[in-house]
Amino acid sequence: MTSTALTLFNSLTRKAEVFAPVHEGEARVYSCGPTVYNYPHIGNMRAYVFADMLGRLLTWKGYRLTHVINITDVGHLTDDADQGEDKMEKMAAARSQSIWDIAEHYTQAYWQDVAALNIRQPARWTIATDYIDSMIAFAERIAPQHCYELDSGLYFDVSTVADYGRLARAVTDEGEGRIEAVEGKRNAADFAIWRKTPAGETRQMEWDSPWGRGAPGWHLECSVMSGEVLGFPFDIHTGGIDHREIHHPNEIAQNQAFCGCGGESAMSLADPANSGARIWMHNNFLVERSGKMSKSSGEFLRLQLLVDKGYHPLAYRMLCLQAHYRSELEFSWDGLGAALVRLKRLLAAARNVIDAVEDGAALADVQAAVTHPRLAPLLDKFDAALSDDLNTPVALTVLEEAVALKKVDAAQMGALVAAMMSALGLPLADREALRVAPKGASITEDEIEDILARRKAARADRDFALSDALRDELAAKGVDVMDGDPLGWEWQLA
Ligand SMILES: Nc1ncnc2c1ncn2[C@@H]1O[C@H](COP(=O)(O)OP(=O)(O)OP(=O)(O)O)[C@@H](O)[C@H]1O
Ligand SMILES: [Zn+2]
Repeated sequence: MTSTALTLFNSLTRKAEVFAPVHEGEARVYSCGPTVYNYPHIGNMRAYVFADMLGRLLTWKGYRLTHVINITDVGHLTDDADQGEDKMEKMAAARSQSIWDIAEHYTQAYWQDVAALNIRQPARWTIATDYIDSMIAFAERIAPQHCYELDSGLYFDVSTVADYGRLARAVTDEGEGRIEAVEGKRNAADFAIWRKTPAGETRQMEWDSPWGRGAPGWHLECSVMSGEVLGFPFDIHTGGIDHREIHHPNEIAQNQAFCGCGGESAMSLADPANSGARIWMHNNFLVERSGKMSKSSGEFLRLQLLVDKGYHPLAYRMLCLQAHYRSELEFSWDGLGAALVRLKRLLAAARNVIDAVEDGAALADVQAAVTHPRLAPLLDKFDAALSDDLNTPVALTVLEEAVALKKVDAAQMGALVAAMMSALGLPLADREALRVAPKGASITEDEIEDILARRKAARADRDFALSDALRDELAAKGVDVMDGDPLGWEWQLA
C-alpha cells in the first residue's frame, strides 16, 4: 500500500513542489472568485472546476480543507491594470439598474453553475463589500511605508517591496505599455489600492476613508479577504493564468508590505511564504478557435446554453477533467459531445458495481477497504496520477480501467469506484439523468417513451411498417432511435 507524495506546480517558483502544509493536517486555500457584473462563461467555470478538483484532492490526501472563494462586487476595472471604469458601475449604468441588484442577480447565476458542475461549497464565500472596513484598516497599516496619495487615489509604490512581479512572466514592453500613465505615479506598475470618487461625481458604491470618499482597488480586496479569513501565510492561492500577470503580483506586493509590518522593504520572495501564500496555482484558459473566451468581449458561452442544446452540465466538467489544468483547452461542440458519451459510458459501468457514493472519501479509508490484489494497484495508480500536480486525464483512464474489471470482489470494487468518482466530483447518477431535452425540442421524454413502447409492441407483432413509421415520427421530432446500442440506450437527441 503506497501513498504518493502530493506535488503541486507553484507558479511563483515555477517548480513542482511537495505540498507541506503551514498548519499540520490542514490545507487552507483561497480562490479568486468572479466579478459579478455579468453571467459567468464556461471559461470562468473552468477556473472553479480546477479549484474544486484541488480541494477534493486535498481532502483525498487527508487534509482538513478550508476553502474560501470571494465574490467581487466592487472595484474590478475594465482593465486589470489601473485603467478604465469599474465593471460593476459600467453595467449598472448601461442597464439603469442598481449595482446591488446586478451583483445579487449574477452571484445567484454563478452559484447555479457551481451547483450544476458539482463544485463543492467552499467553507466561506467572501463578498468584497462586506470587508470594506478591513480593507481600509489594511491600507492604513501599509500606507505610511508603501503608498502615496494622488488626486485620483492612494497608490502602492511597487519599488518598496522586494522582487516585485516575480510571479509574472517576463515583463514585456507591451505589458508595461498596458499600465496607464497616471500623472504623478512613481513607477509604471504602481496601482491604486483606493480610488477616490472624482470631484462632482457620485458612484453607486462608495465609502468614506482617510483618503476621501471612494472605493477599494480590486487587488486590495483579495489580499484582505484571504489574509483575514485564512491568516498569512496560508497554503494555496488559485486563479486563472491572466491573474498571474497583474492581479496576483499586486496582491503579493500588498501581502509583503502587510506582513513586513514595520515596513522593511526586504521580504524577499525567495521564501514564497512572504507572498502571503506558499503556493500560487493557475489554471490555463478555455479557448475557442477565435481566441480566449471573455466576458468583457460581450459574446460568450454560458453553461445554460450548453444545457439548452441538450448537453448535461456534467459533460462540461468531464471535458475539463480530460485536460490537465495547466494546458490550454479548446472548446468545441464535438469535444463536448464526446465528453458526454464518455461520461455516460462511465456512469453506466459504474452503476453496475455500486449503488451509493459518499462524497469526500479520504485515501487512507479507501486503502483500508480495498486490499484485493487486482484493485489495490489501481488505487495506487489513481492516487499517483492525482498527486502528480492533479493529473486528472490519467486519473480518469485509471477509473475506466477499474470499472472494466470483471470477476473481482464486488464490495471492494464498489468501494474503489465510488471513492474514485467522488475524488473526481462525478456523481453516481443514473445515466438517464444525463438526458437533457434541448430547449427547442418539440417532444417530451414521456412522449418519446410512449412512442418507443408502441414501437416495441409493433416489432413484437412483426408489424415492421408501423415500427418504421414510429421511428420516422421520432426522427422528425429530433430523436434518433438507437437499436442495439451496447449500453442499452434506446434513444438520443439528434
Ligand atoms: N477563458 C478562460 N478560461 C479559464 N479561466 C478563465 C477564462 N477567463 C477568465 N478565467 C478565470 O475566471 C475567473 C473569474 O474571472 P472574472 O469573473 O474576474 O472574469 P472577468 O475578468 O470579469 O472576465 P473576462 O476575463 O472573461 O473578461 C478568474 O480566475 C479568471 O482568471
Ligand atoms: Zn483575486
